[in-house]
Amino acid sequence: MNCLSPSILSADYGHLADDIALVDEAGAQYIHVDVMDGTFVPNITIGAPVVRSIRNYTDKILDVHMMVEEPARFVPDMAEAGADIITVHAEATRHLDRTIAAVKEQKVMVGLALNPATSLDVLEYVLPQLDMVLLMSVNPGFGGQEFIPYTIDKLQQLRQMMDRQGLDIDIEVDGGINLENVTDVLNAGANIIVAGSAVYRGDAADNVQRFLEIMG
Ligand SMILES: O=C(CO)[C@@H](O)[C@H](O)COP(=O)(O)O
Ligand SMILES: [Fe+2]
Repeated sequence: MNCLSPSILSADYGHLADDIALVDEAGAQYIHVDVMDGTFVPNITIGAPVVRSIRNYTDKILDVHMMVEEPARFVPDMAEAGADIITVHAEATRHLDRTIAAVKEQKVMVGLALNPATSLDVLEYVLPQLDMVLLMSVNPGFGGQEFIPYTIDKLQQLRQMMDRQGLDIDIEVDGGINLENVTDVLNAGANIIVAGSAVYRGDAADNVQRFLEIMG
């Protein structure tokens, strides 16, 4: 199933509950929360206290993207705050297997994110343990950047890798996705689409409906 995960990075943090309600009521299945620590990425956003508050305003899947060094330190807190999926970056941890285990121990879904230039090779041994792979289609840290075109090849290669292993794991793509390029991203093998500026720039409810129409 194709799902839309609007990124609240592009929402108005001063009116977060309202901005989440807009996309929730318009039919988005997930809410994407970008957690940034100012070290792994050159930007700082929010952490577990805000996730805990958001949890009171939506029943949608809280899709937490941890752009944080050694994310295992924050996993229990984030799970307790109400995250449904916790996605960690392969580049941010020295002990990837241990970090994945730390997420699974919390009985939440586990995602593994790869930066644009990170090889799919890192997935070889851990793929069967994952609920989702997130391919970054921009360098993480900011909303509103241009989609990196080589992500399309990478997506196709990831789908082939899953087929070879007999796996059907969710593939999320994050960064620079809009109403014009979303079809290419879906055709290449993604089924969860993150969109921040393309949702919150203008009429968010209308933008969600347009995405959902295209995504089928
Ligand atoms: O993780 C990130 C950025 O690091 C994203 O989730 C952005 O929030 C996506 O924003 P757009 O590229 O869709 O504007
Ligand atoms: Fe993200």
